[in-house]
Amino acid sequence: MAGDRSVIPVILHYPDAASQMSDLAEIVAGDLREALAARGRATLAVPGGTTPGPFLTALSQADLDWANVAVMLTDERFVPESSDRSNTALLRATLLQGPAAAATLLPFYREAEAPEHVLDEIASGIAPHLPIDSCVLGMGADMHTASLFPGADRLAEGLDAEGNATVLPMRAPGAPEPRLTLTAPVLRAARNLHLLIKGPEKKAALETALAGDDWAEAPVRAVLKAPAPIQIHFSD
Ligand SMILES: O=C(O)[C@H](O)[C@@H](O)[C@H](O)[C@H](O)COP(=O)(O)O
Repeated sequence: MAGDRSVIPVILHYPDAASQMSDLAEIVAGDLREALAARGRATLAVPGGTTPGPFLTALSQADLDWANVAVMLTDERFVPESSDRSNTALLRATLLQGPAAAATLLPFYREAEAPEHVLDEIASGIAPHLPIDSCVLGMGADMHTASLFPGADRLAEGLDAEGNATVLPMRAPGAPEPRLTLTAPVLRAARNLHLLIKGPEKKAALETALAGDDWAEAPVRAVLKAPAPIQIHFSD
């Protein structure tokens, strides 16, 4: 996909992971305050995985009207909360603590045989809270973001800029279990977009992603040139 080359991402390089995580928490809290001031409510989307824990913990302490904030994941592994791979469990242990415990968590998992069986329920829970006011994304070294993986079975649908789906099931060679993911149009419509990455492998992946236009090869490209320019938060 080409056509939006003029949009320039903002790259913020932090001296260490501690300042990266705490500064991002302040920036995201600012996004949410702005939304609360403008509309009385705010929607936050955050990633799971191994990187965002300290950011989520820092954000949980922000002084804001959490009772009017809806929180969702950008994507979830299709596993129950008892699994150590559950992103929902990560959110409960990090973000949904202290002041932020007053926020409303929008479910991204329901017990069922397959994600297809609970898709409509999850999508209707999310719909009233779109667009997202502040969306933080992670990225894999394979240049996936959310669960938009290169080679995933429904990637074309997930990347379809004109598509109506907000959430889709996704199965991919790089993902050990089925996933549910927000789609590219939902991510791209976020009022504020952030990408949180650490380390040389992801730096190299980001450089590759920034150098090309094919979304299917590097799905993170769908958000690198979104209408609201993404902020990329990087530390070594
Ligand atoms: O559930 C997940 O795995 C994600 O939300 C995913 O998109 C993640 O952000 C990247 O895979 C980076 O993961 P790490 O932070 O573990 O490297």
